[in-house]
Amino acid sequence: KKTGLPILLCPVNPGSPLWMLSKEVLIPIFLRLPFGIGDWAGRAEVGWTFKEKFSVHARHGEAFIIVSPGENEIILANPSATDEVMRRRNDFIKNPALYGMLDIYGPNLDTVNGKAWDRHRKITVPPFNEQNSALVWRESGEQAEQVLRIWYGKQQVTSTQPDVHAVALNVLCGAGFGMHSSFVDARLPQDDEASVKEHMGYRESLRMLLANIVQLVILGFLKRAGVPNWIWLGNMRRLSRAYDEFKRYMAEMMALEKRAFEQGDFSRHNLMSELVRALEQSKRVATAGKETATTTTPGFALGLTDDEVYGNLFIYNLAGHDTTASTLHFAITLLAIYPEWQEWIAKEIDQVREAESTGLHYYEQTFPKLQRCLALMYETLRLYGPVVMMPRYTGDSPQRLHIDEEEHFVPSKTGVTINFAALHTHPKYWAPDPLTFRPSRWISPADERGEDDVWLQPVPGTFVPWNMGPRVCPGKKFAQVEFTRLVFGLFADGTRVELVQQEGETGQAAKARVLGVVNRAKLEVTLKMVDAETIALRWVKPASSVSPAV
Ligand code: HEM
Repeated sequence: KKTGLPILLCPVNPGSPLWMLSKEVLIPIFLRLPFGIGDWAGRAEVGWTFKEKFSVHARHGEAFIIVSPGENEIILANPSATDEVMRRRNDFIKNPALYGMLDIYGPNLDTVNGKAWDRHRKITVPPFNEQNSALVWRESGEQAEQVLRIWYGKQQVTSTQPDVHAVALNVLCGAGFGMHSSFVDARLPQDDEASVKEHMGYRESLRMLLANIVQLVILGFLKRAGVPNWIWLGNMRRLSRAYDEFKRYMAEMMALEKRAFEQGDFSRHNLMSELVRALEQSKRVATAGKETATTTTPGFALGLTDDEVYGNLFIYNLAGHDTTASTLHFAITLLAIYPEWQEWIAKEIDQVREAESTGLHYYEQTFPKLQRCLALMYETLRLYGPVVMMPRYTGDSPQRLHIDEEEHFVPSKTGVTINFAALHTHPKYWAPDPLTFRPSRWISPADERGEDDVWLQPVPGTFVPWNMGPRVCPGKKFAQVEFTRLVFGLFADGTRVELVQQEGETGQAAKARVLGVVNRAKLEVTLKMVDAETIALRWVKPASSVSPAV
């Protein structure tokens, strides 16, 4: 009550294991109860904000508090309060109990707070610079060419989701870790059971880890506590193998980088090389003190411990490909539903290509010209961004928070969650059509006087897919360059993507069906379409075009 905010009651603790195990069955039952008495159930699972968008705030205001037998949680869809929470990173921290679950191989940039965060950020973020963006551009260009060849060769493509994930992982490995791989040879044949049994592979082990994140949290915890492998049965045994194999791959990549380092190749400035340097630094500290380096070792201000290196490699693997891949997957599907937006981006792509007589498209010159491709990304992120809510926590100290002109008391041990999905569809800021997918809203066309196109500047705090303030996503530019380069490659020279209709289905019915799949997306680490393989796409090109131009 002291917060002065409207109170919404929730009779269960959304974080309790019992509720987590039974919610799939129980939520639909509660939601069918009369007079809205079971409405609370719609807000009792992670990711609920995607479905509700601004609707709960329309009834209860831009800020309200959900009071449950677990910890209470303030839900915010107020732009200036969002800005304040994001800026005050030491007052509104990441809840160690929640984010600690992502310490699967060890603490990392995404999960730590305070001084440890400064250290992780200082080491892992510098490689994501303009030089790196040029590399992202080149890697993405190659991947676009290769995946398009495969898609063209098929009557219909039902594997868009795993394919774009493969593409994004390859771009990350190439530009982030210095490990170039082609889409084709790195692709694991999904039906080749024998090879899967014998050797899980980098991609398959990562896919398996991400698809079983809840079990993985428990497994990672027990493994780090020293529980032996023979104890696991069934799916947990396979997951345990994926856990070990993925760690082995990370170690191999580190070893390769270390060898290059020892052979005097100091020209490498990717994430992997920075992590190798950080590990060396911590070893030097340890040797000087004749002890194992730990975060409490005196002088340990620059390095990372072994666990922290693996923790960061894992989180960058996860955050660095799953997010961009999901965004691209939604964008391609939405373009297939709304071909008019394909024509819109294709006009820009054709113009940019025609203007360059050499046929070579370098990052520095071409990326800034692809405003419509970037607008496509922004609009996809606004409505279908991979992160739909952002939890913060007051920890041991109560805080004061301004919501517009009013100051509110926020007790200790209270969650403060920024509702991205609501902010991104707030009717006051996205009028007149907050729920409509309309990429052109991001660009006002040049006026008759020949002024340049004007990029929309949303009110601060109303468009935050990459977060804002000190903990803004370090991969923001990486993702933008990757997305635009892939789209630039995929929709060149008249290439288009179409929905494949089911037998007896009209074009309109196919659109409605696929839009249904898009809007039933769920949070599985990031926002993902469930049953994505039911969507069949066909890639077509004009008969005159010989091979895909990228
Ligand atoms: C469309 C693509 C992406 C979106 C929408 C996105 C979104 C976000 C968001 C919302 C956060 C804040 C998370 C939090 O505070 O809990 C974040 C953090 C982070 N992202 Fe991204 N991200 C994207 C791509 C990437 C890429 C490509 C990388 C790496 C190459 C990356 C690495 C990270 C890391 C390491 C953090 C933690 C930063 C910190 O806490 O200081 N992300 N991202």
